[in-house]
Formats: sequence, structure tokens, C-alpha cells
Amino acid sequence: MAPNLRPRKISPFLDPGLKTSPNALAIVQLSRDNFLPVYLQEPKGEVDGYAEGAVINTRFGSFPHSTLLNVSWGSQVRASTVDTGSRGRKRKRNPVITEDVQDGGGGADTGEERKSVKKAVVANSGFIHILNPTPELWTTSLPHRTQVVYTPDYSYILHRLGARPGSILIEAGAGSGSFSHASARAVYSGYPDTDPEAYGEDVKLENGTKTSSTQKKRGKVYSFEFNEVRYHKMKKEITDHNLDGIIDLTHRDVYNGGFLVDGKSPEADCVFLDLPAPWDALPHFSRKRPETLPPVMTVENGDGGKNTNQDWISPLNPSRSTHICTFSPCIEQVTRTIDALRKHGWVEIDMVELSHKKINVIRERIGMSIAQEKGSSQAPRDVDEAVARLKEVNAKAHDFHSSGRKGTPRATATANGDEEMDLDEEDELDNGSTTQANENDDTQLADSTPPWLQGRLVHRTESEIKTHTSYLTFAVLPQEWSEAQEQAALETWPVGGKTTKVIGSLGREARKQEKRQLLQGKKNRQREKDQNDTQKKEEIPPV
Ligand SMILES: C[S@@+](CC[C@H](N)C(=O)[O-])C[C@H]1O[C@@H](n2cnc3c(N)ncnc32)[C@H](O)[C@@H]1O
Repeated sequence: MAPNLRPRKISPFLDPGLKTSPNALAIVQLSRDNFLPVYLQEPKGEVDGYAEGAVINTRFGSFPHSTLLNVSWGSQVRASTVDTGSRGRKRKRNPVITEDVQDGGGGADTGEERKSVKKAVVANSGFIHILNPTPELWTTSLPHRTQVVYTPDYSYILHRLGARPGSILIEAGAGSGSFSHASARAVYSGYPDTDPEAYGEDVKLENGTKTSSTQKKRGKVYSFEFNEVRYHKMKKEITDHNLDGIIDLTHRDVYNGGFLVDGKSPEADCVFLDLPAPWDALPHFSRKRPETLPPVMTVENGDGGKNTNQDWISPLNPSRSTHICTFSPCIEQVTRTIDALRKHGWVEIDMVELSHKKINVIRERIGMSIAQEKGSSQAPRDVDEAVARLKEVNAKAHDFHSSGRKGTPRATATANGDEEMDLDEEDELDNGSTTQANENDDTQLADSTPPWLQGRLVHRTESEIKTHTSYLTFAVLPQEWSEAQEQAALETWPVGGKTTKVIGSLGREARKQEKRQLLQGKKNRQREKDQNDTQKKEEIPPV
């Protein structure tokens, strides 16, 4: 029998490939901060009255899915002129079907597919960019079911938790899945049902032999959510995003049910709690049965069964220290959490609040000859340019008055690009005058320098700090350390005895002890000397 290597579709969050593909999630970027998640569909026939198949309608134009498929991630895609065909008529004829396909981009199958699909025709204006899904883009575009953890917070949290490929992370509650997606990417080190040999599973080969176990650990997120509606929505998203096996979602109230899965310990290396009362969940993370729980407590395990805590199973990895982060919006929750953390033996407790600002990096084009457009500023570049422009305007005013005309002179542009004087309303002295000539200057500049290199590179921070999201409380629960482990460590790394002393290798206590001994030796020598001196004095006979 061949090794149990099942081909599987890797989540686009983990490996998006080079191009968009049918039925996969893609993120449509409409403008800088406006993203739309879409499951792209192969055009099979008319959808919602559109002859081109499923269509995304935006204020930047219409985009049939067919134009977004099999293109490289990051591509700019032009809008199309779509054929709405029999859309209006069909709605009247069959309102039930129309309901199903309200969302032109959602792609519900109407069952009224036409065999032929109309080819999309490029429109005159409008475009979008098609981006591969990432946890960051998902956070900004996901359907919000709750408050979510945003990128600045979760990137810091995952770093402090030490989440890395192969880590086991417990998360509660799952909410809208923003943190779940980011943590899944952080811990991912392969799917459970692929490459079992590398992950220490017994693999039967064709000749019937078994490979040896390598005991490599696969990263996984054990996520818990007690709201049933959110649980089901999140479960579907995990499957749609091919994250089954990377995120293991359980429907449970963790305050009562704890964190075991099917009665077994996830052996977590790190924990993230985004719950209203994290202190109620903390007793479940004890390494030994906590005293705060009654001696025997039967708890529902969320899978229809019950666990008793008589034989305490800790959900934590026994061979490593566990890192925790709790996410609470108010300081009262933080102090209560810290109380509970201390009570349950957590150490290195600290609290952090992130206040982030975006830094916009842009090329700023300044000068009187710059056309008015985004990122440009029509101000004199320097004093010379300002003086030259004033001289130009004065000369034109002089010419105008000497010609005997009345009114206020205004610089306008002729078709050939030269400026000439014109009459205008008295009060309208043109000082901006975006002229054809100026645009020509700019075109010349643009000809010689690529647009992305024009202007001065500047960065500006946002003036406002983003409003408070939450306080992050971190702590560590040390690994349990037995006498036998201490003995084994001493044998591997002997301390004291005949070992050679290395400068700087002594601990604080040892250094103190060494100083005390030196001091004592000095005192002893001084005492001996004093005694000798006294003796000598006594031996000298009086004169
Ligand atoms: C603020 S949301 C979490 C958002 C999530 N971290 C994200 O980034 O999308 C808090 C979630 O905790 C869940 N929750 C509250 N108490 C719970 C409990 N005792 N057990 C499990 N989940 C709980 C709520 O249903 C809610 O969905």
C-alpha cells in the first residue's frame, strides 16, 4: 500500500499559488482601504440575468468573474461593459429565482444557466486589483460577527506568544475568526493528513513495513466558540478556506467545559483568550488539579460527553513553559485577570497597550509647473521659482496695461500651449493658472523620469493615533520541574566541583559567597598578624 499521502488543496492563506483559480477566495481591492472578498466562479452560463456569468458590481464598474480568473495575483483588471440581457424581465417572471441570485458576485447557481456565456467587453473606465488572501486582508474585509483583533495587535501578540511553525495554540473565543486566520498561518507546518512520515505517524509502505516515527510536531490552532451561530459560520469558513486540520474549532463554553478536545490534551504551547471573563477560564490551564476547583468536578466536554477532573489532564504541553495573552478592553478586567494569573502560578506578568499610527510614504511633487493632480502641490519649489513667476506675471500685466485694455489680466492657455493675456472679471486675479504650457513642462519631466521616481520621497504619519482597542496582558506558566529532571540537568551541565571557572559564569549568589570568603581570609590573616605582633611585644624585655 502506498504511503497515505492524500493530495489536498492548500489554503490560499498558506500558499495562494501564482494565479487566481475557480472556487478559490480572492480579495478585490476597490480603493486603498476598501477590500471585497469574493469566491471566483467559472462562467457556466447566465447568472442573475448577466450573460457573462457571475458579475461583481462596484462603483468602479462591473467585473465579470471570467475577467478575474487565471490572472496573476496583484493584477489590475479593467471594468467590463456587461450585458444585463433579460435581467429585468426575468425578475418579474420568476421572483423566487431572483432572490437566490441577488448577489451578482455571490454566484448562487440559478438552475437557469444558459449554455453559452457572453465574452466580457472591456469598458472605457474603471479598474480594480485582484489580491491573494492574507490574514491581514481578511481582517479588513471579513464579515464582522463580533469585535475583531486587528493586525497591529495580533502581530505583536503572536510574536510575544512565540507562535511559530509547529506550535500548538489555544484560542477562545473564535468570534469572527480574525485572530484564528493569523495564528493558523503562524503555526502552520503541514496538514495533518499529508506527509505523515515527516510527522511521526506510522506509515505503511507497499511491502507492509512501517517507517519509524520521527516525532515532529505539526502546528495547530485549537479554537473554542460558544455562540452557536458564530460557531457554524466559522466552521464553514474554515472549510471554504481549506483550513480544516489547521484550525480545530469546538463549540463550547470554555468557562465550564475547559480546553480538552475529545477528552485529550491539545498540549498547547501558547494560549490567547479574547473572552469577557478570562479569569474564569484560567483554572483550566493548571498543570495540576487546581485547588479552586472541587476535588471531583464533572464537566461537559462540549462533544456531548462529560469529563471528570479526578484524573486531571492539563491542556498544556508538559515539557515547555506556556505563554498566555488575554485581550481585554477595560482596566478592571486586566486587574482581575492579573489577580487570577498570580493565584494560578503565572509569572512574568505584564500589560501592553498598542497605539499605532500609519505612516504614508508618498512621492510629493512640488512646483509651479506641476499639473494639479493627486500627490502634487502647486507651490513654488524655491525662492528663485517664486521670483521668476512673479516677474512673468508682472511683465504680462505691464504689456496688458500698455496696450490700453481694461479689466484684470489673466493668463490663459492657447491651443499651442503659449500663455496669452485675456480679460476677466475684475476680482478674479488668476494665481493658480494650470496652463497647457505647465502641463507640457510636466510632460517633459515625465518623459525623462519614470513616474514612480518623480518628486521628493516623503513620509507622513497619521495625525491621529488609532483609538484604544484593548489591553494585552502577557504571562508565562513555567514548566513543571521535578527532582529527577534537576538531577539529569546537573549531570549534563555540572555546576561547581572540579569544573573550571569561567569569568562571568558565576551567578549573583556565588559571586557574593566568593567575596565573603575573600574577606574572611583577609580578616583571618590580619588577626594572625596582630597576634604575632602582640607576642613579639611581650617577648621584648623591658629596658
Ligand atoms: C470579541 S469576540 C472574539 C473575536 C476574535 N478574537 C476575532 O479576532 O475575530 C469574543 C468571542 O468570545 C465568545 N465567548 C464568550 N464567552 C465564551 C465562553 N465562555 N466560551 C467560549 N466562547 C466565548 C463570544 O461568543 C465571542 O464570539
